[in-house]
Amino acid sequence: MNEMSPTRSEREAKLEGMGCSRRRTEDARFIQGKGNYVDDLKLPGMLFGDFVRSPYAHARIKKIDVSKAAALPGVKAVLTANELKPVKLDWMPTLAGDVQAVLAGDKVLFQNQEVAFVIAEDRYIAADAVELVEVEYEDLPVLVDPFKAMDPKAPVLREDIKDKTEGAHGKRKHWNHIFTWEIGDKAGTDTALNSAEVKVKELISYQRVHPSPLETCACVASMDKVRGELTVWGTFQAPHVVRTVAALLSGITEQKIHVIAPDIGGGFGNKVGVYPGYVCAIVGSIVLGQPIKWVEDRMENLSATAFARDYHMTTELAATKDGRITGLKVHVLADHGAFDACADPSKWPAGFFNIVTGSYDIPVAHVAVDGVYTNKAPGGVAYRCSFRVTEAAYCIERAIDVLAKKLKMDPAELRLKNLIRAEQFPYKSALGWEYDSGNYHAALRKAMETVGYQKLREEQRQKREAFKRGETRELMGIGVSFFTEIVGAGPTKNCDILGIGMFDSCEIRVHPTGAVIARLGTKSQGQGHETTYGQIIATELGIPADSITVEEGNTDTAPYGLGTYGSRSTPVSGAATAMAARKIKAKAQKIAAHLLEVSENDLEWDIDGFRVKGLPERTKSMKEIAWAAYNNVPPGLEHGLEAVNYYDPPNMTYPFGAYICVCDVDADTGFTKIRRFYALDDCGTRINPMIIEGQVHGGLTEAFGIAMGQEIRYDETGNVMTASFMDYFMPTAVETPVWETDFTVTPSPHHPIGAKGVGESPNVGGVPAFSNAVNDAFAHLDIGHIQMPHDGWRTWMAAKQAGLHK
Ligand code: PCD
Ligand SMILES: [Cu+]
Repeated sequence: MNEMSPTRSEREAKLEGMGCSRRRTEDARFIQGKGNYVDDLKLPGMLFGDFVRSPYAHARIKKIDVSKAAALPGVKAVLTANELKPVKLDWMPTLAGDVQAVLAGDKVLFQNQEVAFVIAEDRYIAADAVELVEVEYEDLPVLVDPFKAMDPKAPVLREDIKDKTEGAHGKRKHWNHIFTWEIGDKAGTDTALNSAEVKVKELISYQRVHPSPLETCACVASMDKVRGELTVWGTFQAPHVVRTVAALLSGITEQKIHVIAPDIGGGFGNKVGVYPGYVCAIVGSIVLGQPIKWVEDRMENLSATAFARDYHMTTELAATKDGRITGLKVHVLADHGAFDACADPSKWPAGFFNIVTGSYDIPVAHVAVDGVYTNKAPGGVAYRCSFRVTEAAYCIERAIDVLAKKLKMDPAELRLKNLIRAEQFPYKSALGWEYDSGNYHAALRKAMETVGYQKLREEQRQKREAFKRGETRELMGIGVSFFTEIVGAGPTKNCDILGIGMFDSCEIRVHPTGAVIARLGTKSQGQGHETTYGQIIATELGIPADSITVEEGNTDTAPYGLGTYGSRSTPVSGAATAMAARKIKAKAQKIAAHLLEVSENDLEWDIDGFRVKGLPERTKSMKEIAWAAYNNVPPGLEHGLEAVNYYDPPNMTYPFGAYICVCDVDADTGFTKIRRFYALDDCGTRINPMIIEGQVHGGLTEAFGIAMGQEIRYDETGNVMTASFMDYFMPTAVETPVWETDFTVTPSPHHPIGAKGVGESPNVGGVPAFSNAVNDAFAHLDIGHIQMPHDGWRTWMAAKQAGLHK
């Protein structure tokens, strides 16, 4: 080698592969305002759709008069359920096996439900026309409290299914009951509870919240009547699924439907489902033969498209006197709103809630979930938490603290005592999951050491003394949370959406010059996929990430995939990417052997090409091999260098983390100041440390929002009280604490590159850390569990209940 040739580490650095904090390639357009979002799309002759929505939460529709609206100049059509009926689109199937009214026909079931769709030349005319539609309602008794849903006298909400005793997930017990989902050993758990030395029982509620991404939901539907083809641009986290649903509903053959998800301004689960706006825009375009745009406003987004949580978890833990947990029992009352439109894999009506044994070695457990209808918006999405995982983590992490208080044990100590030990992995949980890998004790100990846990406890003790002496009005709280996430849905043997297995895909083409285009079935909404998938390919193929273009979201070009949510992109498509790259590499090895005139087995991989074993100067770089793939392949081998992989993961991945939050509560105002927040995450092999840090910052900020103030609240007549950012807490840079991040690395043994997901972890682990901190501030006082969100008012009430106000 001459002295000018790059060293091995220079060659490696040039790739910007896995482990590199490579700058996000997509940001070049985002920070210049050159992103291309749905609302940027302008087509010739494009019309605008807008909804007439119900002011009532529960009412019979007596009459709809659209004549004045239709007569307004510029209005092209007004759709009601009557117009949708002949094409059988007044109702649509939901992801959860229920049906949902596209436009309300006989009655409305939640405030702001879609009643009519006005199509006009511009959005101002459409908005004016909405005001001119006259709807006569007769109000009905409203059901808001899920605990009253199954009362014998509760109003019948879903008249369309009131006599059905079977739902999509088994027997129904009541006209407002959706399903019961049960798992675990009931008798064994009851025995553990009955014979326990110590028991705790608490109703732990996780309030209804909303993902509220910066960009609301939107679409443009364009029917080309001549070619018989439909194109739909939309804010879709799962574009292929949208195309399949559109084909099934419209009868247009699937290849004639083009679904395109352009840049998306945040999804957070809100953009997984199918909404009436999409259906109405598509129908309108088919009828009028013109493109139709529909864009939600903020109030519509907060009050009508998918909410998250609304889980009410009655939780019991059994333990020995010295703090060994011997059993866990949870009953969940799940408020699903007016239609069961939960976004979960088909066979999992309560998502992966059975991860509720958390990070602990609990010998026996039982979970039962009852889903009920209420007069609230439908939905139930994984707002940054896989499927019901954040609810499960909140449930067990709060319960552990409740138990610690009863045992008078330190909550971190109690966790260390019960965490699954490193040598127990792969670990089979009492509720059926096989955790792939973990080193929990190392993570929690590192967290405790880094924050100086013992010192903080000592400071807290002193501060409590000082409070008693009247020297301070602040209560200090320390919140510990240790979470295990379950992400990467999922093995097709038990995970599907509408019958389509939850594999995912990647197609890679290496061009003659060694440049690459890769296409995937997932869809970034801000996560940085264009950057990170390129890094996986760079390392696998020895091609600089800068020569790799990553494309997602166009169903015409991307291989079929189930989309991005549940932190599944890395566990599933990330694996598909590595596997597709390895197919290419195997072919490249044959070509290299041909070029070097040696046997394939005489070659070994070296950063960016193959070299002959024992003769390191005889090499062929991937760039040279790529060129040869198009003009000099060994006899019998096809030309070209490309591969596709559809990856069916053998198991989920189980990222985990240890979070510690320190707060100071002002007893007189109820205001809680987050003094410190430390987050240690383990997501296995790290692809891009900077992006991971960004993901953790974002997820913690959302967790902060949820724990400290967010709630979609209804009054007793079903009015949404929090349908704008005036009322729904949206943390800005002003309120958001400073985050300290850290990590350990425990690779997933079954994933080709050992990576686990991370995007959701900070929300899953963050919420209980905040909530435990606020509760911990009052732990020395005799008040029970304080419900979220911990806004000033609730916290002030807690202080009052504790007798701290004079
Ligand atoms: N180990 C590892 C892992 C991971 N990573 C990175 O990180 C990220 C993420 O990832 P993941 O975890 O796999 O995830 P994904 O699938 O991609 O995504 C999803 C998520 O993501 C998160 N994040 C975010 N970000 C943003 N910006 N935006 C948004 O929207 C969002 N969302 C959220 C959510 S909610 Mo769901 O939907 O609820 O279910 S789910 C979710 C990407 O980029 C990747 O590559 C790395 O690096 N490494
Ligand atoms: Cu969830």
